[in-house]
Amino acid sequence: MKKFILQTDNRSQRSSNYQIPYREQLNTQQLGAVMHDDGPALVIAGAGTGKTRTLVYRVARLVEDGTPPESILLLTFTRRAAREMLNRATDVLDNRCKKVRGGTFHHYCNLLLHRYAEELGYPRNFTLLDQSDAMDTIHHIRSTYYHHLRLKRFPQKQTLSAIFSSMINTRRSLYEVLADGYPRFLEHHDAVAELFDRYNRYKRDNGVMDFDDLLTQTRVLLSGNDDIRRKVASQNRYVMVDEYQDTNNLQADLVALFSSVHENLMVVGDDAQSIYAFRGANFKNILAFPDLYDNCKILKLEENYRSAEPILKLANSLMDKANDKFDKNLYTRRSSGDLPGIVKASNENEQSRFVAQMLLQLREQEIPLNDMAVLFRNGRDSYDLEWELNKLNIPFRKFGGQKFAEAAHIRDVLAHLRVVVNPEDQIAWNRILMLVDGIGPKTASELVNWLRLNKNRGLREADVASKSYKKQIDQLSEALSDISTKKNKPSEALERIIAYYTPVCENRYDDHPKRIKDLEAFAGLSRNYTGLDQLLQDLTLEPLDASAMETEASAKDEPPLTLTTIHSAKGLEWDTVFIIQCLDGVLPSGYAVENASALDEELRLLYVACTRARERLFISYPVTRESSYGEFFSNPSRFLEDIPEYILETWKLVEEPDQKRLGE
Ligand SMILES: Nc1ncnc2c1ncn2[C@@H]1O[C@H](COP(=O)(O)OP(=O)(O)OP(=O)(O)O)[C@@H](O)[C@H]1O
Repeated sequence: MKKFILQTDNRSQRSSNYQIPYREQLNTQQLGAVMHDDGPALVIAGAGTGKTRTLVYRVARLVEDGTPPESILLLTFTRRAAREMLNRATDVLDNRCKKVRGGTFHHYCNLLLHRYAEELGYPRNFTLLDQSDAMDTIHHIRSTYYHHLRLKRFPQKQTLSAIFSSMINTRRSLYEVLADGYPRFLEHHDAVAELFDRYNRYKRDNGVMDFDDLLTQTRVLLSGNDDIRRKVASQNRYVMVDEYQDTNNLQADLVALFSSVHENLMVVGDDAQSIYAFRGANFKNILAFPDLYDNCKILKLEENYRSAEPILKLANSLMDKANDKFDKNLYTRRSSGDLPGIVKASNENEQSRFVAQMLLQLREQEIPLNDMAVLFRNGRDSYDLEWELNKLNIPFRKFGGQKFAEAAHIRDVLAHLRVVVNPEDQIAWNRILMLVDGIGPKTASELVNWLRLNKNRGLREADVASKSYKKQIDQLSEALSDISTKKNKPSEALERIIAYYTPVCENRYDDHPKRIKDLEAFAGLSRNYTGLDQLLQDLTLEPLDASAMETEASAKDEPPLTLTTIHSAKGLEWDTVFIIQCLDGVLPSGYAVENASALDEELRLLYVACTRARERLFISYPVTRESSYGEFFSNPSRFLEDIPEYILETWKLVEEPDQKRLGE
């Protein structure tokens, strides 16, 4: 018999002496995913099974095997997640991992579009509209052209923006979106379609894009231009996508385009943790992934390292109730631990007192406040608790409320910077002109128009000599030209604008001292930036949390407790977790109860919340609630209804006898 020896391709030849002892640091399933070589793979990972760890080690392993780090693309749900993963990869291997490209879909698309925008007829320095700017623009078009429809209940700007976003992210027609989610507006179908066209034209004419454009325009760019697609995709030798359960159809298309040359695509996710349907995420993407790629390998991570067994048992029994899911069997080797508790309080304040007092008790047992968290469905669910915590002087940070960059004073200042970066940004011009004393919508719009027609002249040359606001316009144009001509650092540019804006702020807002403090903190944060455009893009793509910012500015106390919406708790873990307001109508939300798939999503939300806890979990609800109509009775979440006592233990709150007598 003759023998023919096949040579192994160098790249796939594994290094036999890795720096990192993968076998010791990973379990068999994790190791399988880390060592997966070429071709598409789906990693179905249960909560707390080390999917982050697996991605970190896979990055390191690819680099150890000689893959150039800059040819690896890691797409994550937040930019912070990418940064943390790459820092960890750097810690386990070395500095080469710093060169791996990581970020969100929006960041990566933004990067590509700034390189290729001209191919699509946009300027390279196009401005990115944040959510509020996009709504202001829609509002402007709505009131200019559709004012006559106001008496016929024409959709408002928030609704219009949600409708447009849903069309784009779920790739459905306007008719389908209206029929499915907004049937009462079907009668306005044609006007809404026309408004959508006008909005798109407006953005194009003004060289601006909103968040959804970043994704759609990238798809247009890559699917319409084969040379560019090939160039971009050949740079991506390995593509990895975290939290794949929260991608939408458009993102699924983009992933395919990004990896279309090498097809080394690994997506990681947990179908049971898909909680972003309201943003167009389609958890069926993850279920359908193996159908899209013939040779797709399916790998599962099922050993949970995070939670004590009783917590996991509760999480599994919640997931048993879901309709659509991959079969997974989450297990842990940690058999001890307290049963999770279900705490019934007579009203919201009793619930808050329970949480606050339990927190203090656990703190006495050496569990630091910052290793505990209170989770809830909506930002407003924690108001009563916040009051109680303040009373007891317990420091906390809250995530999931208003974002820093969405506050009016921050947006005012940002608008000034935006016109420096892109002098054609009419929305920003309009905002800053309206801040000038004596200028109303009509004059602002005339001046914006003048600026558009006289591109080479500038505000200083506008004919305002006889106007009461001339002095302020002079100050404004001086501030703007100082920044554009002196090419200051972003922090200096901000300080210059803050100096101009401070009297405006004092004039407009009663609480100006707090706002000015915010602005100073903002200038401090911007010191890490070297370019204004980068600062603006980052703030638009990943706005800071307002309250996180406040505590950062004033944190001298012990590291604080975390209050967070469940959505913002994604990927995080704490020793002790409290889930409050676990009521029917809140979790599941009242809007979801009529719809089976929306109800499943709410169930997944509760699952995500429970699986954040390592050692202790308390779920609480008040039996009565206050509303503007008075007190009413409420029921615990239906998801907890038939969970047996040996999985979820009932806790009863009893007042201390003395206290009771005092209250009588
Ligand atoms: N092989 C392992 N050995 C020891 N600890 C591990 C291992 N894998 C993961 N862990 C630990 O388990 C915990 C959960 O890991 P990780 O955060 O990576 O999970 P995850 O799957 O990303 O979680 P989730 O999706 O629920 O947010 C972490 O504290 C991590 O250090």
